[in-house]
Amino acid sequence: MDLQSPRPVTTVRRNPPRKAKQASSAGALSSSKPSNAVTGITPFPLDEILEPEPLQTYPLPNQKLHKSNVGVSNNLKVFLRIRPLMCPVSQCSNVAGGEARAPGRGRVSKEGDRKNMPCLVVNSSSSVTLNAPLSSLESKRAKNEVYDGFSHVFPPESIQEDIYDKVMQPLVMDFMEGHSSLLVAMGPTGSGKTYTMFGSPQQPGIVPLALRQIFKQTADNVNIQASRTYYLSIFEIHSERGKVEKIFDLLPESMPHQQASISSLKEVKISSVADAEKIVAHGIFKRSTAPTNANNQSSRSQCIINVRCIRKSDADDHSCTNSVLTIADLAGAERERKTGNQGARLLESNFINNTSMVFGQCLRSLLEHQKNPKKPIEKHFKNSLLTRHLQDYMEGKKQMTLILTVKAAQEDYMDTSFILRQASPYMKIKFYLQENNNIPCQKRKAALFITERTKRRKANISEVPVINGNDVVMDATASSKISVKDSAGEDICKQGYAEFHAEFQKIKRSEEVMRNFARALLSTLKQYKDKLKESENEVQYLKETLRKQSAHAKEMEKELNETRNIRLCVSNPPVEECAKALSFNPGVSVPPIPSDPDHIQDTVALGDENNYFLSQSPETSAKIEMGRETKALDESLSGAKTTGDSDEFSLPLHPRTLEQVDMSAEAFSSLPSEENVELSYQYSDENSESFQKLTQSSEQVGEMGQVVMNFSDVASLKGPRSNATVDVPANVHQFTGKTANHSYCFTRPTVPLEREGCILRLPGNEEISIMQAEKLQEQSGLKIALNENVQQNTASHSTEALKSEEDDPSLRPLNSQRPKRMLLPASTIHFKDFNGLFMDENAMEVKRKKTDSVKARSDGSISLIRILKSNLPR
Ligand SMILES: Nc1ncnc2c1ncn2[C@@H]1O[C@H](COP(=O)(O)OP(=O)(O)OP(=O)(O)O)[C@@H](O)[C@H]1O
Repeated sequence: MDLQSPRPVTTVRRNPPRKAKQASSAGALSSSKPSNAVTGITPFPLDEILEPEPLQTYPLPNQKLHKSNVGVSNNLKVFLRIRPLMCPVSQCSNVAGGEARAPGRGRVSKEGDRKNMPCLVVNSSSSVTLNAPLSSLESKRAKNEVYDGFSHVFPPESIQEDIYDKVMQPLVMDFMEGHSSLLVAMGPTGSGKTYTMFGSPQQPGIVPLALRQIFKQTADNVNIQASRTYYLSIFEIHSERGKVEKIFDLLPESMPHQQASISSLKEVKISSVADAEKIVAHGIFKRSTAPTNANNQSSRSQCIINVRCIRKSDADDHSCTNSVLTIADLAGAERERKTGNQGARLLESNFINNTSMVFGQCLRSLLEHQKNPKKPIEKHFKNSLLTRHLQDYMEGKKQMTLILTVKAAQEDYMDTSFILRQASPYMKIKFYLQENNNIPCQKRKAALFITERTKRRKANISEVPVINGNDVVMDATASSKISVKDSAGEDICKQGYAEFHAEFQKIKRSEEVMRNFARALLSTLKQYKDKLKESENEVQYLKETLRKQSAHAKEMEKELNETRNIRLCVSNPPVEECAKALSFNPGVSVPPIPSDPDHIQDTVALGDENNYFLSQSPETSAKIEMGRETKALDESLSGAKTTGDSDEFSLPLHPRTLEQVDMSAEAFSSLPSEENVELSYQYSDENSESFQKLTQSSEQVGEMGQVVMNFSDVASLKGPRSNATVDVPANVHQFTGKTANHSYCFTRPTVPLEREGCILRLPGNEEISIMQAEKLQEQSGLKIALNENVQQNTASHSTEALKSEEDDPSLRPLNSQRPKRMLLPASTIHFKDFNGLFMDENAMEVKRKKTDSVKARSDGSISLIRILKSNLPR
């Protein structure tokens, strides 16, 4: 295959650079708030609640904190160092920030050199591209991958000082400030972990360079020199033949062990760089190594170096702080095929890989826990001595840095890919740097101290720490009592104080969160309560309005029903009424009444043809009976007025008579019984010329013909309403009444009269139909008036009407319920004003001559004429 041919570009991006977040989680919450959120209520301040003022750290009396890191959450730093290739091609490989050199270029021409072709290309100081071998690409078993987000990528040309400056120096600074830190070198076997950590005499690695800086800083400052003591421990965790793993101390046996921090681990005090380097060199020498196919001097154990600094307080000789700088050189992951290990070496290989796996599991669990705090951190650290020793780091309590070492040759593609894939997610792990002065042995002492203090507290010893504002102040007397100095000069009391202080800060923060939450909840609830009140008031108002509306609607409905009843009565009058009316009213027909109920009250049209007799008698002075009280209407009627044509409207004119209207029913029933009723009614009368006030015109005789009626208020009575019965003249058409709170209107049903079939019985027992009378009147041009002796044959008409009603259902009233009004018998109509039939004979003669086609008179009409003639005044 042609090496020059371009590779297929299939690149997978891992850990792409993070983009700035547009909005915080709280912002996202608020933006996704429901659309039906109540207006006027502020969104719940989740961000404020969850992010109270940043956790404050309270420096110990003599402790200066590294302000740049303390209290700030830092991502786990992951550095990548690419070991140079041994072949000359490595000399030509790209450098940081430079262009990736196309594989196959340069002096590679032989098939044997292909394995040394670089598979890793540096894109930038934080990104690399891992190119899969051509065979894998072609078979689509692998893709080119871009790994991004490294704290720094060290190209093959990088020297030890570069690594130290970027990787180790910040940790050393933190260490000198009193913070514990861990640096772990990870990578496949032979990738240069040990070289990076320890280097060579010519190229010293991170450990010697760190020791030099520590002692240099100490030597430069007299105060530091006087107050600090350094201890060094170096040991390896090894598993012989893959069995139980053990800790082997790598300190020189000749040196006196100063302190046993944990069982089987010893420390030696170091006071100079030379001492320290000698111990480290001895440890490296003692470390178990073995040649493999991948590395001539392959490490077979995990090597750990601890440098501990004890710093005495400036103010108090008995107090001190601890910080530990830990450097771990892990044994490289090995693949059996590559190392060619067998037997014991293979078992060691399994142990090494297992430890690397547990280490990875711990970090993954930590990462998952940080992504989802509900997910607990798995206790993977218990599965190996290494992770158990580094438990605080595995749980994210202390600061840690990783340096990955890889080989960039094609043949190392699998190892490189494995370590990059494994370690690249670790970049997302966060560490929250806190004051850190407790190593495991101190913890135990602090625990002892706390137990002891609890016992003493139970014994009522006044040593309870006093919470003063944001700080914790120990009772001075109590402090002096419990200040116990251990053999190494550590002040256990101070350690306990630090422990307690850290706990106190935690509790304080959660308390602050809860307080914020309660405050926000209260405020939101108040807002909702106000809104609820407003809504309730609104509902109340609407209910009230609805109630009024429904009452009004009921009233309207009642009025409508009444109006309908009236209409029905008009269209289907009771037979008795017809009969009664016919007995005195021979020529009235009722015109249709407008369907609009409003109109019914105001206007009723009267047909042009309506001819009727008008009678007016003294009895038309109506009486209004209200309970026991009876009042003559005459007084009230005296105020009646005629308004001429201005308010004119037409009404069917009925003979004036007394009618009783039961006021307790109908329109008055809805009135409060005890309420005073001011009653007034309207009446109608004939044309203005003949109209007289009722009280004054009792002797007047109305004229026949079309009448334009006027109305006005004629009565106004006040009194309690109780079984009110009103006797009113028949021409009173409408009652209106009002009380303090109500007004009402009662319209009298009009009485339809029919002409057909009505027979008038004349004096001398002669009968004449209305039609005949009309015709006679029309032909003769005489005005006809009936006197009171005129009787009618109502029986026959009533029988006929009843029969017709039975036969024809349409004639029956639609509402079976009759209106509660009582008409007096027709006999009460006063015909005494009708003195007889007046016939103008001359006019009749003229008329007879003019109309040749006049029909022959019937016997009835002849006899009527005879009677009339006999009655003519002499
Ligand atoms: N950056 C480098 N420059 C020059 N030589 C290096 C570099 N890195 C590693 N080497 C050399 O590579 C060889 C293997 O390195 P080293 O022993 O440090 O690998 P390792 O990762 O520790 O392997 P193991 O895990 O098997 O112990 C050593 O001879 C070392 O000198």
